[in-house]
Amino acid sequence: MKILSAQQLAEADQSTIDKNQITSNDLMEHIAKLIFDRIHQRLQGSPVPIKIFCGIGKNGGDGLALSRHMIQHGYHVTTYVTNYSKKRAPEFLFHYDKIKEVTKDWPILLSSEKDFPELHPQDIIIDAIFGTGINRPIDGWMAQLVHYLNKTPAFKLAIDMPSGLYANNSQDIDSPIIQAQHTFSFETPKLSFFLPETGHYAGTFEVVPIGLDPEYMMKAEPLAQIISSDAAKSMYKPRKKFSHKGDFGHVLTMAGSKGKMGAAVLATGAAVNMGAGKVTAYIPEHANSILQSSIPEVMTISSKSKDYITDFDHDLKDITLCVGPGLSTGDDVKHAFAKALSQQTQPVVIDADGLNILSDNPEYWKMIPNNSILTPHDGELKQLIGRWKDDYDRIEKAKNLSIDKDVILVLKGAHTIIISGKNLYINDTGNPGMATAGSGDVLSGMIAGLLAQHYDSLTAAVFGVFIHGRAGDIASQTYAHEGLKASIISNFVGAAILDLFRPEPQQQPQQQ
Ligand SMILES: NC(=O)C1=CN([C@@H]2O[C@H](COP(=O)(O)OP(=O)(O)OC[C@H]3O[C@@H](n4cnc5c(N)ncnc54)[C@H](O)[C@@H]3O)[C@@H](O)[C@H]2O)[C@@H](O)CC1
Ligand SMILES: [K+]
Repeated sequence: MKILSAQQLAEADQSTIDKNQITSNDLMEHIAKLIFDRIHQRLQGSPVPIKIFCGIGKNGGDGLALSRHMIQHGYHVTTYVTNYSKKRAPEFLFHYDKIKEVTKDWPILLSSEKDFPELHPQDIIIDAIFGTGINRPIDGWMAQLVHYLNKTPAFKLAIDMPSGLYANNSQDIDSPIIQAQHTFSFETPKLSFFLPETGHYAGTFEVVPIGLDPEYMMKAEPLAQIISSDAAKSMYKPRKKFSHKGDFGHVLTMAGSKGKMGAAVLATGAAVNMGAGKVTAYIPEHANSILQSSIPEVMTISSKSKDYITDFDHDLKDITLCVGPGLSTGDDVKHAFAKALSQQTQPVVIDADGLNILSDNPEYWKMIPNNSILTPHDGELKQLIGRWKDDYDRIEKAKNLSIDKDVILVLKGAHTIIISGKNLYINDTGNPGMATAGSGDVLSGMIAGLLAQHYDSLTAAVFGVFIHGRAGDIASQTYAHEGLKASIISNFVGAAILDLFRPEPQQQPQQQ
């Protein structure tokens, strides 16, 4: 699914209006009905007090049209208008006027703090103050209103966006922003919903398809794409009946050091679980029995040194290298790392200490084959690209690195972002239980397993990240977030692949 900018969404609105020969008011009416249906389906006519706060732009128009539908269906609605300027949008005025068709109670105008209504924990607050039109921080008494609404424990539902949040631009995150529990986002989610500094403001969010011009949507160059289950399914390569292990490649994991042999076990095991035909672990000598007894499917070769990988003298032809988990960063290790890389001509996966070595020795960059995949967490990323100002700056800097070095970056996080040049892919699988030691080692082994099976680099990164998250989601249904650990995520890779082909659950019929 594409993520578009606020400006593109406004263009898509206009294109929809033009092509369908409807008015902006008609489109708003259509959207309000869609939103009403979703709320009505949940509330089923409950007499709960509903307080709708409307701005004076089009987001406010959405709020007013929704308010009218709710009043018409007997809900206990009070409508407030934030009367902070005379510049009211025509759509706002149209729907403001229409409210009188269903009630004698004119919306209550708020013009200062003394007008703020009393709120109760059992209220439902609907935020239709600002949407994608926000272009500066909310200030004055409107800022006090946002703080006032945020203070109440009442459930807050945002229309299109939580007011104050920018859809896709840098902003001062100390400025007032509604903290919603749930957001109905029109047509696509917004980029800010997926970023660590701002994502929480939207709460859980639900994309409401509002029927925007399909031609515009198809042609629009997205800011980013969410990896959907359908997209992941289309990436999967089914196996042919007469295939043999040679068809599925050979991964060499170069990983582990004293006290961190587990990282080697996890990355290596994940390459096996992801389906690589053969997997060899290149490890410190002392890790040999650990690897052999933990994963019988794996072959091992050991470094001359007992506790560290300090040398490299192997032929890497037709082998996919996954280097870094638990490797450590000493001088000898670093030379072994460089020697392995210097032999490689096909894409490699570099993680953890491999990335640390690379940041400390930028001269190694020239040895990295094009389309290699780097999987940094934020600490490792900071060493690679320097400090960032905010989430958008982080993405820009990472894009520049990806373009400059011709590599794919996997920025790990709650929503892992895969960056390939200027293209962004955002993952929507996974859960906080996966924030656990070794989870990243598993991911790098999985991606190497896919590369070995001839997935191209971008697909290996995108599909690997999706399956990793889905494996964690399925496993968490048995182990809870707390009980999830890296080896369990790895063991659920097969379940995550099967899940791609599970029939979609039947939609519940909509209540009228
Ligand atoms: N026909 C259309 O164009 C449609 C618009 N839609 C709605 O329209 C919204 C966007 O509407 P608008 O562009 O009118 O913008 P908003 O309703 O988000 O904001 C209203 C206006 O407030 C002003 N403003 C921005 N920041 C401010 C601040 N900090 N303090 C005070 N004033 C500020 C701006 O001039 C802005 O145009 C979407 O989020 C969506 O809810 C949807 O109904 C879809 C159809
Ligand atoms: K809003």
